[in-house]
This record gives sequence, structure tokens and C-alpha cells, in this order.
Amino acid sequence: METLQTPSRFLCRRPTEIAVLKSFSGVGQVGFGFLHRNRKRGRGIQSLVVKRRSYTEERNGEDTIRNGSDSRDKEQVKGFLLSTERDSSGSVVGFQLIPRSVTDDEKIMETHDIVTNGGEELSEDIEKGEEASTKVIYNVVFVTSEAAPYSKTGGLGDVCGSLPVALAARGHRVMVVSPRYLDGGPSNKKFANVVEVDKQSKIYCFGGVHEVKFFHEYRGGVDWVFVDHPSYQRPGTPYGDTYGAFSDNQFRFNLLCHAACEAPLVLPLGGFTYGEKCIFLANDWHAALVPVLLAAKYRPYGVYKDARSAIVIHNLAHQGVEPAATYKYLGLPPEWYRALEWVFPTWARTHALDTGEAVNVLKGAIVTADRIVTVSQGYSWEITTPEGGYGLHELLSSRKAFLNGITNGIDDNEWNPSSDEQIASHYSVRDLSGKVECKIALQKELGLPIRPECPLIGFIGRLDYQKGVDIILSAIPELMQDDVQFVMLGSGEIQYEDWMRHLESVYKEKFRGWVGFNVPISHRITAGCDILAMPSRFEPCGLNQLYAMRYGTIPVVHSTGGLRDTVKKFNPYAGEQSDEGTGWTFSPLSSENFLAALKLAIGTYTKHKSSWEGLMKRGMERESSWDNAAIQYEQVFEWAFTDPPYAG
Ligand SMILES: Nc1ncnc2c1ncn2[C@@H]1O[C@H](COP(=O)(O)OP(=O)(O)O[C@H]2O[C@H](CO)[C@@H](O)[C@H](O)[C@H]2O)[C@@H](O)[C@H]1O
Repeated sequence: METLQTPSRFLCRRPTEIAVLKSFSGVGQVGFGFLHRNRKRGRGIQSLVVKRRSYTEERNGEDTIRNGSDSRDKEQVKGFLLSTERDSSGSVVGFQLIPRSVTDDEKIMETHDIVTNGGEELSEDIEKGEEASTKVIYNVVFVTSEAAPYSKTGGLGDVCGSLPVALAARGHRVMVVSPRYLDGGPSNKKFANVVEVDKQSKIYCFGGVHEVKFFHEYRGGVDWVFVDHPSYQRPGTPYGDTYGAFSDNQFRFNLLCHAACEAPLVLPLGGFTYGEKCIFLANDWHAALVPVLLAAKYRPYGVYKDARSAIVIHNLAHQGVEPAATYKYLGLPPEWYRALEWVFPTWARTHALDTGEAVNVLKGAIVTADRIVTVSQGYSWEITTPEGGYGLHELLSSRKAFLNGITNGIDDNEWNPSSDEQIASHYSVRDLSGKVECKIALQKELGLPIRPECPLIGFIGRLDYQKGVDIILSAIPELMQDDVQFVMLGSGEIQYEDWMRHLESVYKEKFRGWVGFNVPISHRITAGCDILAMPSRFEPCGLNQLYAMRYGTIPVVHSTGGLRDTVKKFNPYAGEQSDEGTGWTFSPLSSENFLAALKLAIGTYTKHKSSWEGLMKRGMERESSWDNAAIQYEQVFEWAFTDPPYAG
């Protein structure tokens, strides 16, 4: 696995590049513009008729194209940065907009589209020998089954709600494609600002033609695109209802993948399509058909020749495995069956006639994607082992050279104790006094005895095997012997929900279980607790421990995946010069080890106040910005475009 590094800026010394930069570098622009292209192939730059439009204006509904003589227009020119497009002979046939620079002093251009032919026409302003640092700008298309705040059932929603914004802030043109879920309840309001785009697509799959519509909202510098189809309009979560997972999920997400591949080609967002030169980020199995479609459906016909794809694995335990007979419904050519082919081992077959044959969409993406990303480095190694690979470890090991781990970040606008609107009192690393007020408010809200001195432990997450809920529940009877309070927020397996209700009735003064999915409460638990418990069996990254540290709440975690990478074990004997840590880690996973780690944390909280404060402050000051992760994604994009695309 390659190690990710912040990419070095490219130095461009070539006269033509400098000319482009000088002509169009943006200073103090509010928005950025697009070029209206009138291509005349093979006739060079002078044959181009270039009209400009203000992106900002268009967003505001003024869809006017003004000519270059307008004085306001000239100002907008400063907001444009250009790269060239060439035809197969290498002639410059057009230009691509590159959004304005990330910072005013940073110049941008697309280095793999350096002007090599006909560049003289643009070289009037050349200052020979001048150096300009450059940055590669990409068209990025996220495909995801959830994106906060529109839809969220877990960490996938968080990541696909935040990372696109961070990439857009770094100058990339970013689109997120996700379903428009309408459950008929209050959450329909989350889509209140989206507007229908006057484009439909016909998708051929599952034995018929399915018309999808697209809705759009431009927010945070990102084009949020929502695929509309009747199958996304029903009560429940994006994946199921009280009766379990929806039986047509394979169809619903197949449709999403097909529609997402069409979106950059057909949607004139801000007046202009993204075009074929994109990097698709397909998130988890729901979007995993995208790399396969690029390779099997588009590239053989010359479409998306210059596109690249990455499969981003947030959770390898879910792979989109369905009976082999469903392959013919996916809208893929028959000869691509091998890419998705999956045969269960003999022990996993259900009866004597079961041949174990299936299709596995995530496997298809791992085979065909240009890059594979997981959400922490630790997890990127774990999935290449038999223990963590869920049957895909050999395939993933064979693609190690294309596999990277990038640790998730935190959305500082949403998770910040000094500005969080959901919590009772604000606080920061400089003034921690508000934290105890959050604790008191939480105890009051939960109906627990108001005891600021009593250690308050929290858990937030899906109630399932992955999150180690069984470990918590088996540790509770012994833990409740101590002077502690415990609050659990989660929903999932019915047995665990019932168990939480039962514990609440047994330990009335000490335990609270909140069954359900409630984002404001999750903020208040994160702020009000002293300790956050995460005994996850495996954890690709984990976000709650990151949020906890940001809020001065000390994580006690199983040393696995992203938890191992992000929580540094407290070392009370570390000298001032060395890192004393940000929490407690334990391994191997057992309720005894979990209890032992918790008791160390409780002991430190009650007896060593200054050590505790040090733990809080180190966690709060820890670097966990999305910008840092976005820089590493840029590195992956660069590598993806360095290699030719997957061709089968
Ligand atoms: N009942 C509830 N009420 C309100 N909010 C709740 C909630 N239950 C969970 N949440 C919230 O949902 C998110 C869950 O984040 P996790 O990192 O635990 O993700 P999850 O396991 O879903 O996702 C997978 O993807 C993410 C993102 O890559 C990885 O971090 C993770 O390891 C991997 O398993 C957090 O924002 C949490 O606060």
C-alpha cells in the first residue's frame, strides 16, 4: 500500500502555462465562470468563439450570456482559470473551466492538460522564467446512498455530506448523486430547496425501461443531485422499514448507479455539463456498480475514456450479494459476468443443491475501479487479511498497489463545542467551564440524578454486532456496581433495543437507553458525557470517537481499524516531551478488557483531575479537519489519472 502524502505543488515553468495563469488568475472573486464553447475542431485557438457567463449569476437565476465587451464581464474574467482540451491529433479544440483558485495567491491549472499545441496565441503575457505553483483541478462525482443533511443513517451520510464540500472548497467541481428519498414524513422537508432539472434519463435494466428524473441544489460549492424514482418514495429509512430491508434494494441502487453515470453527461448544472472527464467516487456497495458500468457499458463505445473511478469502502461487511440469476437484470453485457461472479464456499451453502453461485457488486468494483480507498489506514490493511476481508482479502491483496487508507475528518461547522446549537452551553479548549453545564443539562434531560462529579459514560451507534453492543451489555452488571452513570443512544437489532429498555428499568438511577435515531441528542451526549465507549468488533474509521475527542469526551475503544489509528492510549508516565495520549485502547476484545479499560478511565477521572484535563485538551486540539483528508483524496485522484483506466 502506498503511503499518502500531501501532494507537492507542481512547478510550472512553461511559458504557455504561465500565460494561461496570468490571463485568468482570480483575485477576490465572488463566484466563478464557465466558458461557453463553440468548437471548431482542428482550427486552433483563434477559431474559438468564447463567451463567458457568471456562475454566480446563473445560480441566482439570471441565465444571460454577455459578450466580452461588458465591463462587468471583464471583472468576471479574473475568476476564470482555463485548461485546454485537445482532439485525438493533439490540437487544442476547446477549454475547460477551472474554478477559481483556492487561495488568492495560489494559481491553478490542470497540469495534465498543459498547452502543447497552438499555445502561442495565449502567450502574450509571458514573463519568462517566472515560476508559478499549480494545482490540478478535477471534476469529482460522488455516488452514494446517503448524504447528510438530506439523508443519514450513519457515518456514510456524514462523510458524503462533508467531504464533497471540503473538495469544492479546494477548487474542484464537485457533484454528489444520491436518491431523493421521500418517506412522507417530516424528513421530506430536507429536500425542500431542491429543484427539478429539465432532463430525464431512461435506464434499461430489470427487464424494462425506467425513467428517472433529477433534482438539484447548489449548496456549499457542491452540486447536490438527487435521482427521483417512485422506488425511493416510501416510508422507512433509505434501506428498509420495520419489516426489514426492502426486497428491491438491488433494483433501487442499480438504478442509482446507472443514473449517476448519466448525470455528468446530461445535466447542464449551472449551464454546463461535467462532461466525460470525471473521477467517480463510488461509496460502498450501493454505488459499486459505477466502476463496472464505466468499464462495461460506456468505455467500449468511446464514452468516459478519460474518466477514472475509485471505490470508497466504508464497510466491507456489506457487499451487495444477490443470486447469480439476477445478473441479467443489472443492465450489463453478458460477457462481464466474471467481474461480479461470486461463489460461496461449501460451508456457506444452504442445501445440497446449492451451487453457491452469486453476484457480488462490491467485488465487481474492486476488480474494475482504478483506485480503492478505505476510511483509515489501519482498515486498509485489515481488509487484506482473512479476519477482516470478508472473503475479499485475496482479491484486495492482489490490488494492494491501488489501495489506500484516508482517515475521515470532522465537519467543524456541525461538530464544534464552541458553536454547536444543539448543546446547552458552549466551551472550548481555552475555557472548559461549559462542559459541566452540558453534563448537568444532559442528566436533567435524561432524568438521571444531577451529579456533576459522577463519571458519565456514553455510547452512540447502531445496535449491532459490529459495534460490540453485546460486549457493553455483558459488562453492564459489573459496571453498575461502581459510582457511574451510563447512557446509550441507538437503534438496530430488536433484542438489543429490548435489552436497553430492560436495563433502564433495573438501574433506574444509573442507566438510560434511548432507542431511536436522534441527531440533536447525539450532540448532547457527546458534549455531556465524560467518557465515550466504543468496543466495536471492527471499525473502518469511526466518527464518534473523533467527535468525542473534539468535545473533550475521552474515548475508550477497542484497538481496531480507525479506532486504533485515531485514539492514542493514555500513558500517565510519559514525560512532558512525549505524547501522553487521548484515551484508552484495549485488545483483544472482551468484556473483561473493556471493563478494565473503563475502570482505568473512571479512576483517572475521579482521582487525577489534572491528567484528565490534559487528556481532554489533547483530544480537543487534535487535527481532524476534512481539509487534511481532502488533500489526500487529491493525491489519489492524481494517481488515478497517472495510470490508464481499467479496460477489462
Ligand atoms: N441513534 C443514533 N442517533 C443519532 N445519530 C446516530 C445514531 N447512531 C449513529 N449515529 C451517528 O451516525 C454516525 C455513525 O458513524 P460511524 O462512524 O459509527 O459509522 P457507521 O458504522 O454508520 O459507518 C461506516 O462508515 C463510517 C464513515 O466512513 C465509518 O467511520 C465507520 O467506521 C463505518 O462503520 C455518527 O455521526 C453518529 O453520531
